[in-house]
Amino acid sequence: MNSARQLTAEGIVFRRGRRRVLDGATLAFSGGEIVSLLGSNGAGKTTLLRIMLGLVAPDEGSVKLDGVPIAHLRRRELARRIAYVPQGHHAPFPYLVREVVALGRFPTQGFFGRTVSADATAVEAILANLRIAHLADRTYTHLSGGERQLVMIARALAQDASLLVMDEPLSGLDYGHQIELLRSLRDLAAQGFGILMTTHHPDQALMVSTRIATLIDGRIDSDGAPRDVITPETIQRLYGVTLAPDEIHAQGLLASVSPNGK
Ligand SMILES: Nc1ncnc2c1ncn2[C@@H]1O[C@H](COP(=O)(O)OP(=O)(O)OP(=O)(O)O)[C@@H](O)[C@H]1O
Repeated sequence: MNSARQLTAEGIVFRRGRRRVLDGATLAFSGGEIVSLLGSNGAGKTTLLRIMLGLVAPDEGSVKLDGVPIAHLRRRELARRIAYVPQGHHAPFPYLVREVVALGRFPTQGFFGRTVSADATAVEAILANLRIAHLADRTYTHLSGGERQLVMIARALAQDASLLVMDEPLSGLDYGHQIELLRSLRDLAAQGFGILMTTHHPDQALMVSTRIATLIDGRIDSDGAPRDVITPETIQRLYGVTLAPDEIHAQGLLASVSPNGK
């Protein structure tokens, strides 16, 4: 694993026409952390992730990797340090799963490349780490959406990057696979990986995150300990819905409600 420790976005402004999609957003994450970014549809979560990955240039603000502006880093250098799991990936060719994951090894190869067997060993280890070794010889395009999601995470890990940026990694997964993936993310954070992910599920963010940030009106509205951030008030601010007490309970959010019954 490469040793990048912290990715920081500061004062990010991103305009589209006359609209400020992002209006001074500041967000950071480090190795060992799982930071969940919550926001309503169209709030600008994907845009902020893509800016933090250097895929889109902000109109204002800066993104730094361990204090170095990412604009100063080569794309390959960046790919060795930060891996991206985008939303819904469609492979154009029917590669085997082990081949798709091996594609992630590309940024780690030196001028003469590394041996094929070293890469094969690394791929096997990553598949085992994510408990999907049984998919290795399946055709990627024949997998379910959830299985593909896990393969995309494996490909990101194959980059050897220590910071992982994931856009709605839980979407399309059934409940069992969601829980398994959340556990895998926790294992990865315990191994020192830093994870920034977007999600539309405050309950899942609460289950796995070390920190939760909310994006409202182009800014980070709150950023802190999960149980401090996920409150009925935050849900109201984020999504414009007021949860009834039994709904709060059903969502597993009860622990975040203060004793005075707020
Ligand atoms: N390249 C672009 N051109 C025009 N508008 C854009 C562009 N990129 C993003 N936007 C707009 O910026 C806003 C934020 O989009 P973004 O995909 O970042 O939101 P999101 O929070 O990830 O949404 P969702 O939860 O629905 O995936 C949207 O209104 C979108 O239409």
